[in-house]
Amino acid sequence: QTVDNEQSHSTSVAGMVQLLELEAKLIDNLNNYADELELKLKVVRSFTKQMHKESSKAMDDTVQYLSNPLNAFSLIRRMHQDWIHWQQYMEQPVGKQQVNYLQQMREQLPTSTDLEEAGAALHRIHITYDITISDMTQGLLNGKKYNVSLNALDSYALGNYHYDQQNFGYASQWIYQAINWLKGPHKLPLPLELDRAEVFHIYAEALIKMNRYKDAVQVLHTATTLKKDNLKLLLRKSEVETLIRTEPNVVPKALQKPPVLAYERGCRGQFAQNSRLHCVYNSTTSPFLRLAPLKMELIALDPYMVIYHDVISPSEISELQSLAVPSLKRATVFNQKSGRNNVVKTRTSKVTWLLDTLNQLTVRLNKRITDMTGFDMYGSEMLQVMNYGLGGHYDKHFDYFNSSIASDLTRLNGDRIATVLFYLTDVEQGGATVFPTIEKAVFPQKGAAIVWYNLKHDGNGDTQTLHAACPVIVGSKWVCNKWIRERQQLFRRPCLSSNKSI
Ligand SMILES: O=C(O)CCC(=O)C(=O)O
Ligand SMILES: [Fe+2]
Repeated sequence: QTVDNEQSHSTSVAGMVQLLELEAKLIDNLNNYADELELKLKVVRSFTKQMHKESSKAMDDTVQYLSNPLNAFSLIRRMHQDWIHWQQYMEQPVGKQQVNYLQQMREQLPTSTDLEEAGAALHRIHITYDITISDMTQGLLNGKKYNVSLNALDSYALGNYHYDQQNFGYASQWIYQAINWLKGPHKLPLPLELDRAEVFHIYAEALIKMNRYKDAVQVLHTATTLKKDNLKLLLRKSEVETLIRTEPNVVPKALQKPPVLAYERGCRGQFAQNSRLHCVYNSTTSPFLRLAPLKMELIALDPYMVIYHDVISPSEISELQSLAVPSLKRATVFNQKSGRNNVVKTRTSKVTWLLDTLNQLTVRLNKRITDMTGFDMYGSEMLQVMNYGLGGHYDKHFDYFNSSIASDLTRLNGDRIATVLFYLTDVEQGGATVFPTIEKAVFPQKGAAIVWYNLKHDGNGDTQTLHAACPVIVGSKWVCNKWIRERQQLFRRPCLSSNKSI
């Protein structure tokens, strides 16, 4: 459970920029530490070099050296005074300041919750797009090769994440990747080194959970050669050998692959393509459009859904982003049971709300939404600007509430009759908005917006509007949406039947 003061680092790319900046400072700090070490090293080396010379001169003929009163005096003095100073110098801590700085910055570093969320996000990408773990490790994402790869520490952390989640199949695959990396040419810096026997041990434990006893014995055998005479490992090995004898018919658990969901097919771009036959210039939704028609593409009639192309300009987009960045917060979802907004795993992004009257831009955008939809914005929700992060997504949901427990706003202004979703960015890979029931998927195109009706003519929620934001694979996805409320539209879209009262 994410608590309020958690920063949820991974849930927005814009938010993670701060982490990179902090990392740059930490690298500088460690470099300063190295400078301090170097300084001390220089002081010591120059002295030992000089003394080496003196001492070898003396050793050539010790008696002659000591016969000189100056040498004799100097030796006595040095031996009495100098070595104590050297001891004191050696005892002085190096880089105290840098150590303190690092200590101070620790509270700004990602927490174990952040790491868990990041692990869950990578897993979401793996499952939704069916990318193999080995491809992921090598930076091959959805058929595209990136110049990035995961090292043993990354893979091992993911293995441990899945182990904690009791997903032993995935745990074993990730730890296998870590072991593979360790066999290769790269090395980890000394303080980060992994205890190899321990890595093999956890790998074996994951295999045991998968009933792969024979494989586990081999892995444990390797572990015992790495840590000789380790009782724990030897004991575990003999326990598994006993298991093989006592349970000879145990079948290894297969890695189960659940059936592919409609939602996943949509995310992968496997729904039938929308035919481009339905592109028109809309000049009728509002009087304004007669002067400035918008490029409109029909996606579906039931529920009614259209895309407008080039409906928000690049400069408007960058202004929206600048307005949003300072106040982005982890997005929440309204809980119909408790009547409260909660942080949930099913919606990972950061969001901010912009008052309709904030500035000229927000006023203009709200007018434009009226032009696009014919709806009156009075009583609707504020513009919402969102940025997704690592594997950022919004699981299947309806935008309408349709529930007995309603927020004050819903009681006053009615349900969400329509949604307008502006795409402020392209997304390099992933991040589509999918409607699995009607098998429609819309991939983000910078400057476009989709509009759909959430409610049927009788005012009840249309279950066909079920939709989701697919996990982003590569990119920083920005959207801006407007949830339009029902009450003010009384004369613009009258209810056809009166079985729902608002
Ligand atoms: O970001 C998307 O593609 C969809 C967002 C969405 O469904 C929502 O915010 O309600
Ligand atoms: Fe939605």
